[in-house]
Amino acid sequence: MPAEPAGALEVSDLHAGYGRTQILDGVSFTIPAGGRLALLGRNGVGKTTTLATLVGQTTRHGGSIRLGGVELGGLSSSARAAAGLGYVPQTRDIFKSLTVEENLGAGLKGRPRRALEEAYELFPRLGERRRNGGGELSGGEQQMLSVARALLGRPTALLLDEPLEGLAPVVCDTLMAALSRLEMTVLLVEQQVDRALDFADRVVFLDRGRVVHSGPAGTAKADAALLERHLGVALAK
Ligand SMILES: Nc1ncnc2c1ncn2[C@@H]1O[C@H](COP(=O)(O)OP(=O)(O)OP(=O)(O)O)[C@@H](O)[C@H]1O
Repeated sequence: MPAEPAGALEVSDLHAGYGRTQILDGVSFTIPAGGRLALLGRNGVGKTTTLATLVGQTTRHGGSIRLGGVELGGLSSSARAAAGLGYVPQTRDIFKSLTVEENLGAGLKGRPRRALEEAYELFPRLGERRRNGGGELSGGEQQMLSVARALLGRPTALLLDEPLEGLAPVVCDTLMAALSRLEMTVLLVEQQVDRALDFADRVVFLDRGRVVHSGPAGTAKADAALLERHLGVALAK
């Protein structure tokens, strides 16, 4: 039996990239079960590659990925999902030709159809649009659908890649409020640094495929010099 609680995510000395090209150069971080980590950094430093590596969509050259004490590194993407890893990619991979309800059905993974109500409780807007095609949804609704579908698989850890991209501020508020109600481990990549740091309890900054800082999110948010150094931005006060 694994000694770690379900949802504890331990990433250790991860080296990975695309084919022979190495992008991640020894990335390590730990998220305790139920913890929330923001993974931040400038464009192109390897944030998306980190998430893609955790779900098995890149070439891993070395290092380990443990979820609830179980090593995922050698498993297929679908086996990692079955082990509890949920993933909402930047591309919002919904089926545009299927209805909202059909899209959600694809996330049930054998659970009874009544479980769909969980999605409609989290995002009432999806309930109102359950008969609409995925391609008819606004950007915000598509993102809600993508998140809701991942959650229906009952992951113990959820990986979110820039969920707020392209969304109006009021839609960002709705989505972040829903995410804040989740009780699971969350790894969040997000360009809206202030929102990410408000959501997370800890933060890791990446630069050129390496972890260059990790610490409490609240401390980072108050440290303008740190943010400037690792992101090249100063948060508006
Ligand atoms: N499919 C791919 N094949 C080869 N190289 C890739 C591929 N995807 C990304 N890269 C390269 O990997 C590096 C890291 O990219 P990645 O998308 O992980 O960065 P990121 O930190 O998520 O950036 P952004 O904030 O712009 O999304 C970049 O140099 C990028 O060009």
